[in-house]
Amino acid sequence: MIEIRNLSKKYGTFEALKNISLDIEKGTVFGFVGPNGAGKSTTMSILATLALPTSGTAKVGGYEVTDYPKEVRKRIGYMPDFFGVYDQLKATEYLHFYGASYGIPRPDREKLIPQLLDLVNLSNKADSYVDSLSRGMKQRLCLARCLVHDPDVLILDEPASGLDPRARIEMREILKELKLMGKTIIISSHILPELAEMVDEIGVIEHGEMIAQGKVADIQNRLRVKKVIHIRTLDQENSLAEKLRDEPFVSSVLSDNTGVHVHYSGDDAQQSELLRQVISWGIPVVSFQEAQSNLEDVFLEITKGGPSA
Ligand SMILES: Nc1ncnc2c1ncn2[C@@H]1O[C@H](COP(=O)(O)OP(=O)(O)OP(=O)(O)O)[C@@H](O)[C@H]1O
Repeated sequence: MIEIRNLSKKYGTFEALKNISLDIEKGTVFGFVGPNGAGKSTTMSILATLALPTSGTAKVGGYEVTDYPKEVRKRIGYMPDFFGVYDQLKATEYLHFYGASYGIPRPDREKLIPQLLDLVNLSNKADSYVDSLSRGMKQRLCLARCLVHDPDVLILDEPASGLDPRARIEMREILKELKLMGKTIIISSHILPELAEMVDEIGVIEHGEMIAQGKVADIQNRLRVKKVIHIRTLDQENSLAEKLRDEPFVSSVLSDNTGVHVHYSGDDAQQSELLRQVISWGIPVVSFQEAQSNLEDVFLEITKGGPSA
């Protein structure tokens, strides 16, 4: 659905994007992550046909963004990181305005707008003025605005920025629904855990370069980001910790009153072998569990740190 090849963008002599390539399949939720100034917004605005690349190509649904901008616009809903809302309008009027801009006839809009407001949990604000809405509500209204023409692709630039935890959860739930509807979603953030639960794949960009791309688990494996395995036993933590230190792929072992924490770089097959080994030592295992994968660890491992120039 999205195909980017050797895309570069210069602002004067400054290279904001350096030869990036990227493929996103239909129905994928793709998390675009990188520190401030890495080039996420630049990439997204090129995809949204609002900025021109210096070289390279970007296609949405098979249409090249510079050659067929109108075709691309029909297929995308774009939510920029800074958006203006028209303060003098009520939520419903705001959506009518955008719906009319896309040429949707009024009778169709009358049916569509209540459905959109329902989707973004704003039905009770239909007649409220836009400027009376909270930041989270405005963000959700903007998302509804992106959906008026039922686009296949959603390009969302930091949709959860500045939201409190509850508002973020609401945004996340809406995105899950959109994924179920078959939308292809590209969503940026510099806060990785924010994306953890909703993305299928990530691309990590730093200083205008794509430095890692793929399924979160694959990237973790490829970069050999160590897992932490937590093991509880019937009071044999100390002897277990002692034995584990000599096992392959174990880099460190900590033991405390909650159990044994093993920093481990083996793959799944090797991990299952480790469990078999522990049981063969006659240690009564109560639980053997991988600590939840942490996108933050991946991010710190692959970016060198610090904001881009
Ligand atoms: N119109 C412009 N003129 C000159 N430089 C620009 C322009 N727009 C962006 N840049 C520069 O290009 C680089 C990439 O910016 P971009 O906004 O794409 O980053 P980003 O990853 O979206 O960052 P953030 O998370 O802070 O939004 C930055 O160094 C920025 O200062």
